Amino acid sequence: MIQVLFSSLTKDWVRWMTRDTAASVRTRDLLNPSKASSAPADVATAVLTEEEYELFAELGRPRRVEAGQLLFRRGELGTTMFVIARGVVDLDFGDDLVGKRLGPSEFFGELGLLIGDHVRSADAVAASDGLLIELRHEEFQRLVDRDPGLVSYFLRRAILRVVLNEQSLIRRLRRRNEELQSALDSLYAATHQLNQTEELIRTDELTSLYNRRGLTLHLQECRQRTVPRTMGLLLVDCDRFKQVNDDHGHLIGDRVLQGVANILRSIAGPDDLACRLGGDEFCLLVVTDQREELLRFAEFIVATAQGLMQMSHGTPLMCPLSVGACLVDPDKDWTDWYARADAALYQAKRQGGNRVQWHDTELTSA
Ligand SMILES: Nc1nc2c(ncn2[C@@H]2O[C@H](COP(=O)(O)OP(=O)(O)OP(=O)(O)O)[C@@H](O)[C@H]2O)c(=O)[nH]1
Repeated sequence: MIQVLFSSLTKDWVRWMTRDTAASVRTRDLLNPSKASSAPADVATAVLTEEEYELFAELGRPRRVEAGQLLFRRGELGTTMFVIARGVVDLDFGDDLVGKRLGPSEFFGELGLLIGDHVRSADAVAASDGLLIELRHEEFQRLVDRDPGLVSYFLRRAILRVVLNEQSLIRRLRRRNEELQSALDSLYAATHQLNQTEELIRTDELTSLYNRRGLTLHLQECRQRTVPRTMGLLLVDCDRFKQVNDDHGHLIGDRVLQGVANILRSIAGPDDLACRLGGDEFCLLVVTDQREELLRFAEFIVATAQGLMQMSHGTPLMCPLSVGACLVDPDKDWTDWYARADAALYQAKRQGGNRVQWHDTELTSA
């Protein structure tokens, strides 16, 4: 419809720009706007020129409004536009979009009139008592008949204003998009940092195995699983490790501890957990219900340590290891598991170390 109007009206455009408007009917005395302007209107604003105002006021329907009165709601279909003669009207576009306050000679709702059954994009509420000029299709048709040049100019501005509003909305959305993207990036970075921090809290600094806190958290997570898994525990302790420190210094001692960690890491499956409990004491929790499998793991640890010791020339790469081994009862807690493995480890040490001891019930009751 706008295009049809344009094609029929553009001829009148230039004529209108130079015409004499003295013949316009002066209903302005009745409606008395304070802002109507005879200067060429700024396309970005919704202010009518003086000539437009006079014609709209003559052909439109005056409508009194009271402060707080709702003129239309966002989402409603509208077919009329309004010009403010007196008072102010607030437009609320919802969400966090900036609202607008319009005053005398400003118009709103024009898309309802021009497109017909257009969905209102804002709530329009009278912010004060006032007087509006309402234009429906019939009145607008009369406007076109009366002064097509003026209507053409008005339409051109109305369309430009819609385009400008749309462009500014696109710019705002782009900005918002960028803000959201950067907020998302910060969130990713914070999450990454948090994960790293959590990882650090769980990790032993020297060996990068789990530390005691990591073990506790792991056990808590295991308990939250609906189906508890049968596990075996290997408690691993260096034999005469103090001697390594005393004879070769603390740094060499550190390297030996890292070597023990590497052995445990090399045999731990994805569901197993290798941990440095503290000092020269380690453990390996293995998901298994097979004593033989657990014993194979334990023997491998001891044998690998022996192999590394034989490869050492002068500076030790490793020291002998003792291992206490047991299957653990998923219904009991860490203290019980540790007590059983520790009893076995104690026996291994008593027998001279460098060996594996399986936990027998008598060991704990003894
Ligand atoms: N290099 C080094 N030494 C540590 C570290 N943590 C603890 N130690 C030392 O490890 C040694 C452990 O000594 P003990 O508990 O007597 O153990 P051990 O000498 O292996 O004696 P047994 O277990 O009875 O064979 C102590 O001398 C601690 O100072 C560490 O992070 N690095």
